Amino acid sequence: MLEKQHVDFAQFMEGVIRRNPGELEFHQAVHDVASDIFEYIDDKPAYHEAQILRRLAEPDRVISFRVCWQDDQGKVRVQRGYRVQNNNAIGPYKGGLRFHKSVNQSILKFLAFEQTFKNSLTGLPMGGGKGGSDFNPKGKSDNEIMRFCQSFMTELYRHVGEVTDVPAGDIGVGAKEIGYMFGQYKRITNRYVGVLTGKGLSWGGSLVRTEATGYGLIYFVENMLAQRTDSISNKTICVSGAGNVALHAAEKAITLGAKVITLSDSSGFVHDPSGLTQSKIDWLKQVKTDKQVSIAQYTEQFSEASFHQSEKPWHIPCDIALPCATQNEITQDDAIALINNGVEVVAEGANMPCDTEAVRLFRESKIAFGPAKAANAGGVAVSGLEMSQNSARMSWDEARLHDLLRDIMRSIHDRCRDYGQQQGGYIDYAKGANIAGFKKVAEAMLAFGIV
Ligand SMILES: NC(=O)C1=CN([C@@H]2O[C@H](COP(=O)(O)OP(=O)(O)OC[C@H]3O[C@@H](n4cnc5c(N)ncnc54)[C@H](OP(=O)(O)O)[C@@H]3O)[C@@H](O)[C@H]2O)C=CC1
Ligand SMILES: O=C(O)CCC(=O)C(=O)O
Repeated sequence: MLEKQHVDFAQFMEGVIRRNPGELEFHQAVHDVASDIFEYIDDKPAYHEAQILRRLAEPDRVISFRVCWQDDQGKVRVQRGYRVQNNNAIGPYKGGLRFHKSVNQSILKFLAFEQTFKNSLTGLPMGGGKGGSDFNPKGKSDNEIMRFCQSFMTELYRHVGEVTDVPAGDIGVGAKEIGYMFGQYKRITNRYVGVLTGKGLSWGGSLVRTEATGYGLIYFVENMLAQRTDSISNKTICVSGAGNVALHAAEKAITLGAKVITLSDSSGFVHDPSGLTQSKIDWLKQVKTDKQVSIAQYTEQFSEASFHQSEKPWHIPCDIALPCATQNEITQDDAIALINNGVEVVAEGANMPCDTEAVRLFRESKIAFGPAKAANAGGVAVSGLEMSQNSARMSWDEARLHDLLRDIMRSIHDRCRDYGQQQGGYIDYAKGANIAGFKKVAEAMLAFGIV
């Protein structure tokens, strides 16, 4: 039986690689989910007959388009825009837009695929999608960013809608960019609807959305630790990234009594052995809104810290590691360093920040490992709540939204635990998340027949 499974999985992956040549990130994401799902569906022939996994690994639609805009010197610039609509079996496509020079079809296909399972785990009715552009916001003026966002939405508007596909932010896309895109959608369509989430509070946004991914990550970690009759208080934490997810994760962690000693960006990392404080985080929130500023400036402001150019923080000893920057930032060597230094918990704030080898090492070493699709689902969960508020034409108060976020993260944790329970007591959260996320989407797909 094991041999049969192995052959089936290998054949499946050969097909994925053949049909999506060169899309390494997409191969990786499909591999990491399918390796758990093949085992789960081995005794469920209906899933095999209906080719559910094959269908999930073939996006419903990949839309790619030209985005022309004019820079401040009057020069015409040409970018490529995308929206990958992976699966809408359980609700409208939902997922962020990334503006970064590294964006390509493979990265957006992996993100849209992952988003499908993540959104399912939230328990809310949202399908999976992702989009973006190779537009690099660094060094661009506000006017240039506005012109780019307007041009991007001038094509995207025909593919999205409040019951069709609801994008939001991701790397390089925050409230400012969402504002420019929402304004352009409204201007073209003359409709005032919740077509985007992460909106400003005065024009349909939700309280707690800005903080939700980072705070949700810490709630997930708290649940993992409680499962081991432990708590986050007095833990030493290494965080990577210095953007929305990283800074809010650091903020919530220190509020709960942990010590956060690193942050990073694309220039390197800072090590602050005395630990971050709220005022240091507030300073960072201020300066990092300027996309040009390097994290190196932290050491000019706070002399107890050191800057390590072009390095990652993973060889600094810590109890908890929270990668919150980008994909594949923890490799095999980084994982070995973390394990040798006694890390207890690794939880992914970014999407797929640990590569396949690193995840394998964490699971083999019985490290509590929180996969992105579960651990960082708080952001999209509050986006789902923003959609509900927009539909009801209401705004909920902060306390209610914080409670809902905490409840959703606990419920995600518990489902991952239940499906990930291993002999000997280890909880394989990655496996649990893959199975629990898959099950709901697969049941809906089976109900719809062959479509
Ligand atoms: N925002 C959200 O609600 C959610 C985000 N995520 C994921 O979290 C991660 C971070 O997103 P978010 O905080 O929103 O993005 P931001 O744009 O706010 O911040 C991104 C941070 O990561 C750093 N970074 C980006 N690319 C690289 C790279 N190639 N190498 C090193 N550092 C890099 C940036 O450095 P620099 O400033 O130098 O560019 C910056 O510090 C992404 O993986 C995203 O998909 C997941 C769920 C929801
Ligand atoms: O809030 C959203 O819809 C986007 C969240 C997102 O892109 C993600 O979870 O990776």
